[in-house]
Amino acid sequence: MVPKIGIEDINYILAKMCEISFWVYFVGGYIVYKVVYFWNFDTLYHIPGPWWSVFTSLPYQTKRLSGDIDRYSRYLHTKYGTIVRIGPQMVSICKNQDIRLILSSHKYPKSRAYEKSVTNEYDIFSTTRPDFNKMRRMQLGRPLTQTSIIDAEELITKRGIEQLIKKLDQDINVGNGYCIINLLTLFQSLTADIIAELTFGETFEAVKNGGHPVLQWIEYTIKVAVMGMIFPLSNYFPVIFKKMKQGKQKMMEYVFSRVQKRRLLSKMKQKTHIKQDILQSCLLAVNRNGKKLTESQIIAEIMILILAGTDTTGITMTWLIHFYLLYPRVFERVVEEIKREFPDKTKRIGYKEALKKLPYSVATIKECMRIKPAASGVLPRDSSSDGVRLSGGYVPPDTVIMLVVEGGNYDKSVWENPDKFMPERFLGEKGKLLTKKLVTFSSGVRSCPGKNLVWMEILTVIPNLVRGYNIELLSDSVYRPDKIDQSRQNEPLLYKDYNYGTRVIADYENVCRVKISHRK
Ligand code: HEM
Repeated sequence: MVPKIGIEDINYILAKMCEISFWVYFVGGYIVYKVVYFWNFDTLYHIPGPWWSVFTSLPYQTKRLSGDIDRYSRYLHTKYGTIVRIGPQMVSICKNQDIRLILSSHKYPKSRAYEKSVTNEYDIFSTTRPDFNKMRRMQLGRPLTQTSIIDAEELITKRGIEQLIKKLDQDINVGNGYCIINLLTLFQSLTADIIAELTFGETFEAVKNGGHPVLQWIEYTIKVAVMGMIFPLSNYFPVIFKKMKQGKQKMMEYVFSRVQKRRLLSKMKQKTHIKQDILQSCLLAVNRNGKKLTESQIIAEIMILILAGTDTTGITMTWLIHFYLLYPRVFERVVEEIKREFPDKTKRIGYKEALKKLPYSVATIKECMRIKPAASGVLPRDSSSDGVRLSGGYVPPDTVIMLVVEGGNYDKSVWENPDKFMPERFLGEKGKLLTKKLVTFSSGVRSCPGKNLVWMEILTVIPNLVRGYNIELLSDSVYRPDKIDQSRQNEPLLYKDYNYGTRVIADYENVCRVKISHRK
């Protein structure tokens, strides 16, 4: 029997056909529009890139969301050259010289995606406005200058290496001669304790207690900020990245409570108990309009300093020890240099002496920062209303330029055999340290103001740690000197990592564990 077709069925079929034709016309029309636009008006038509980049940057942004942007950028630049189109108004660049040119002046500001990316305020890091940034760098930069950091060495040592030694000695005693520790947790605890001391004059006691919830809040806050930059819609829907947003909320509440506590102390006129720390600098700072910073501006700035100052340095120290354990000859040379220059174990090695007497060790730190820059991924900038002429070609006005940090540190025109871990590249004649063109801390006008603190922390921790303790791989360690990575020219296989603003080490709970005992 032939089924009967009623008027409703005909209406339904007609409606469906209309709907399909609408989409066919819509998509077809869009493609025709794009093709016509591409041939006639597209300012980036001359820049090579994947086909989809004419229409969208979605595949690129998806790679950023997945944390895989370093590997993906490397693939794109190997395939298409030093400037690659990655979206209708977006390019990626990887040449050291080009990256430093863009970073050198306020002419090429941070792209709009940065704005209010961490809290709902403009702050030193997320502002795109040069005048505001200069003002904040003046107000907050003072406690981070070389002189201030050298003045704070005693405090940094007390909260840093001294706590670390206490903790290791205790654990080694309990463990009958050795202990197993997680390097990343230990170093992040240490940097968190130091930044808390410099910021509020307090400590999280994270080293002593083997961690603190703040470490998780920091990780979540950085991740959710980066996700919001890549995928701004996520900021309007509380359910998206809910767990991370909760971590950020806790972080903000914590900072708020510290600011309140300090205000209370000031009101109670207990001025003698108030330290001249970073929080105090924020409370005393005055904006251009002559007014003090609002509560939310202060919270925003303190949040930035804690976020920027904890993960990055902890991650760098973890990678450094990872390199030492994978390159035993380098490690032997480091230990030999430290023991030779500082034989008296009862005297703590200080920052200035370490910098002066340990050129090889310093070179290993620089090489670690080159290969694995802790604030990783890409730095988005605007090409300005004039556009910019780069060594690889011209980038037209109003284009977002993604600067690949790793690209700048691996550029073959600056670094010979970039995949190889070769600390010697930072040593000149008679072992003198060379200044080279690292972009690990960015460079130019928006470069990292925390650099002095980073070097103070690393140079007071690593030489003392390495002189006093044996650090060994566990017998079941996944990463070993003889486990080779063919994609790195047969160099040892390194930790797998992801980029979410900072370089997150995959499976760090397991892979960062090492055995520590006293060095005889
Ligand atoms: C190894 C450790 C560190 C690395 C590799 C690092 C790297 C960087 C990089 C690449 C930038 C530029 C980011 C961008 O343009 O998007 C930056 C900015 C910044 N860093 Fe660091 N950083 C480190 C540690 C610190 C520390 C310890 C602090 C402070 C306590 C700090 C405070 C800042 C601030 C406030 C900015 C924003 C500056 C501005 O935009 O004017 N950083 N850092």
